[in-house]
Amino acid sequence: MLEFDGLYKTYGTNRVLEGVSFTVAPGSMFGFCGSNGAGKTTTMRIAMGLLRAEAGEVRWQGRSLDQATRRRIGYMPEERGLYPKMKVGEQVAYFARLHGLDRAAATRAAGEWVERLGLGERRGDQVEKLSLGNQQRVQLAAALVSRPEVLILDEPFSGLDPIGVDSLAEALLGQVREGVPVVFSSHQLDLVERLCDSVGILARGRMVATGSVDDLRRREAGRLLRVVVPDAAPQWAGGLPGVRVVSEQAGDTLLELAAGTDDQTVLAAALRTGRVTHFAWQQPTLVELFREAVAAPALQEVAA
Ligand SMILES: Nc1ncnc2c1ncn2[C@@H]1O[C@H](COP(=O)(O)OP(=O)(O)OP(=O)(O)O)[C@@H](O)[C@H]1O
Repeated sequence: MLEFDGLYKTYGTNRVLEGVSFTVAPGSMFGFCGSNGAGKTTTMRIAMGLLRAEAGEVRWQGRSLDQATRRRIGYMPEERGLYPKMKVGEQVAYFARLHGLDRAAATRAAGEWVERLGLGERRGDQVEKLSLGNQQRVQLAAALVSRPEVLILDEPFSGLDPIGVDSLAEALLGQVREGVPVVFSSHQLDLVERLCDSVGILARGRMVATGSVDDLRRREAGRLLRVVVPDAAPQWAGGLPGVRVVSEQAGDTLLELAAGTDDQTVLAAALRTGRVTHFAWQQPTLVELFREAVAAPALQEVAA
């Protein structure tokens, strides 16, 4: 297990992390979400020993991370750390050597990852000549080339075109299949929803929601009801007790029901206003869950 356990971090008077805890199982992908400035980069930097937490620790296989263990972690920093004048192949091989591979193994592994990430034709080009998205791929190759035991990636998908997203996703899923725990931060919640076994949402210095997307959905299940009554009178649901109108457009209404509100009462009211063509619970998207979790003051923990 990769365990982030009770991390606290303050910058001056700004309390950024107030007991951040989550775990990532081997062979699983964890999507680390949170608003701008929530503290995701800070958390990852603490894991990599680039920042010191005031309290808490990060463990891999039960042991607190030290510099030797960190050499076995593939890390993609937010600020990207490439040498602009180096050639792509050399750059990736350089990172492999930093992680302890000998020259021949480093060259071989670099060639393989450059190819797998679609950079084969750019192998001999200087890094600075590459587009931002391609530099991102080089950075990822640098994180993967030493066959890391753990991957910690800070916004690896930002700036990639759809082909780049697919090749990165495929590479990460390949790592997961080999048993590597992968943590990545992202604002692209559709990707997180598609790729991750579990997600964590960071807000107000804590993880306000953790679990699989399905777990999080189940928490919210039975709350959002979509009712379509094409000829409905405007605001037909407005006065119903325990019902909040989330949106209403041309007879297509999204309602949030308070706990204990009977959906059949809502159905009866809908039938009174016209012919009901759709009446179903709505599955919240990760974006909706995110909005809810970031807005809600209460701590919402779901077992992973
Ligand atoms: N070196 C620093 N000195 C002072 N404050 C900092 C420093 N680094 C980060 N912060 C503050 O810590 C908070 C968390 O920043 P962090 O970069 O960890 O957030 P993030 O979740 O990664 O954000 P984003 O999604 O925008 O990348 C922010 O309020 C930021 O301004």
